Amino acid sequence: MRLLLRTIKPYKALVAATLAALLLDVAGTLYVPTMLAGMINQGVTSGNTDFIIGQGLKMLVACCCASGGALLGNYLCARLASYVGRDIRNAVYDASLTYSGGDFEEFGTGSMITRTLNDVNVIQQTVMLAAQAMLPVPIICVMGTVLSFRVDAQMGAMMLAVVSVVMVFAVIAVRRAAPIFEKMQGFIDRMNVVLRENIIGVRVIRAFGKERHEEGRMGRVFTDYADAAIKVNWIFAGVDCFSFCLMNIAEVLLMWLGGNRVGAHAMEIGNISAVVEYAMLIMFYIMMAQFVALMVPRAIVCLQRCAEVIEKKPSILDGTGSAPLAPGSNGEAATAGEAAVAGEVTVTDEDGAFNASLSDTAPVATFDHVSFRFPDADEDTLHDIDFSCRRGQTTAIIGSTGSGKSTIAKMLLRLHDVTEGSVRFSGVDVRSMTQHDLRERIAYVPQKAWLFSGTIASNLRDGRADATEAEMRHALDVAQSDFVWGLPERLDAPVAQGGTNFSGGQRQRLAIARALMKHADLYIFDDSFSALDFKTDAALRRALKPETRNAAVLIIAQRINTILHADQIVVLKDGRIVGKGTHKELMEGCEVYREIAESQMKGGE
Ligand SMILES: Nc1ncnc2c1ncn2[C@@H]1O[C@H](COP(=O)(O)OP(=O)(O)OP(=O)(O)O)[C@@H](O)[C@H]1O
Repeated sequence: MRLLLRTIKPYKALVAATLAALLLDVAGTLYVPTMLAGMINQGVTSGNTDFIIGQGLKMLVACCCASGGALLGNYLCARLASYVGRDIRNAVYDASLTYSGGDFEEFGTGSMITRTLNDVNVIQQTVMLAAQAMLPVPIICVMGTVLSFRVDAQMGAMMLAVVSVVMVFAVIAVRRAAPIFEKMQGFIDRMNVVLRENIIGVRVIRAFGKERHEEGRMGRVFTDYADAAIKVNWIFAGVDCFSFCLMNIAEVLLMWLGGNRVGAHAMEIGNISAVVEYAMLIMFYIMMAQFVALMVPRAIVCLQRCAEVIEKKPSILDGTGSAPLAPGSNGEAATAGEAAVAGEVTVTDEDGAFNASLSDTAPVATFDHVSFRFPDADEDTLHDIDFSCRRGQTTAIIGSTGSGKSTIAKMLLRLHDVTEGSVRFSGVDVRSMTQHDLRERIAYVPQKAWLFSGTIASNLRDGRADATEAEMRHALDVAQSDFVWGLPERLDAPVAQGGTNFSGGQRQRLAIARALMKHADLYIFDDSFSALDFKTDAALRRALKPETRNAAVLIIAQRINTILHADQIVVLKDGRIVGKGTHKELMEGCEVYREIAESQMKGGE
């Protein structure tokens, strides 16, 4: 609830205007039966046509005011609800952007989507309906009851009794439905997870003939949700039936009592219609509020779920420092001519002041005795990792599956923080830099080349927003993406979500071109050449050399061919470095490396 109040706070004026409009609606609605009673009592019984017309006109004005109030109130409610929905959705999304990989996994992708879309929708709808249907209820109950007592105390008492029964019934129904609604939100999470898995993994499901099994899994999830929804609908239907039944009973009772009172000359005949109208109005509003009240527990659950995301403290927080800049780095155009290719280069900080002096082989990224453990793991994934990626040099990491290669890349990007030791960027601990500053200076090609829906050009501009066409062409040429020139739309060729309309190798090359758009201090290629044939792999690495000579390059690979000429090769086994050196040195002194090399050269496993 704190989240809702916090979100509504900036819209105080809108809330006040909404309340005023709804009040006008209620006042107009309640005024009509009072005038009707007067019309019958004084006009109809005495045949005073002028009075009847006068009252009729007043009733028309009251109706117009009530309708205007209702119209304006509903419009303002919808506006308020959409602002609340928008602000909570933005807050959830903004919070999720600050999360590390581990933070995100705590919720899971399916749940994050449900929270951002479905949960916020439920909150938005409930805010709108609650403002429309629940806010007027206390006003109409109090005013209606007071007016009924003013007409006739006995009639007022009977109306109060009937209204009390309806209210008690409404509270019972809401309390029974609330836990079912809570469960339903969990079922929506599960449906999201299973659906995502089925849609993304549809080819695997077909390839393994698992359609029946998956159908069963989906069926169970859908059935759970449907069962819960049916239970809630039963309650709704019961509430509906009972409330209408009560309304009719109330009308009969009030008519009966009113008739007796009129017969006993204790009350005028027009007052019967006024009290019946008040009772009907009150019960109608309670019924409407009751349906909305059934949604409130669900909305509260949704609010809690959104608040969990918004209020979660990210495990990776920004530092305040920044690492020294090298000429041509951090967004400045770095041409081969600009690059200092030999000896010492002087680096300056953002104010242009002298900062440090880095040689062309100065470490850009350093792992200083780093150990790392995933939050949910029992043991370290990386143990005592110690190496540097130097400017102007290519460092390669090789190792068996699961040895921790990608984890090293993610630690450089600060998607995870070290458990022990430190990762330094240009000599500065990455924990004391802002994440934005750090990532601005790294170009990363992930293991799974992911492209965004749009065009080839829009994807390349993700690397650098102001890239010219010539720069994009150059990056594509370096990345050996000649296939782009064979497409009818060339740079404007459409890209499907994830880049699924391109082959694995094409996707990898486009992802490499996107990374090259950025003039970075460190280029990380995480198994980014694996889908390329040997010839393209070699041509690409040759073309990359002059592009990256003012930067450090880190290549993670499974194929020896890809890393053969690296200045330094780091061999990983079970998260530990078991060898470090050039290909030649490792062939002589590192058994693990030799085994990998020999198995690939023989074409073995
Ligand atoms: N989010 C995670 N939570 C827990 N353990 C993880 C997580 N991600 C990876 N691991 C574990 O960390 C280890 C290293 O994973 P990593 O992806 O770095 O290996 P890799 O060497 O890049 O493997 P591959 O060559 O298959 O890509 C693996 O044993 C993996 O199971």
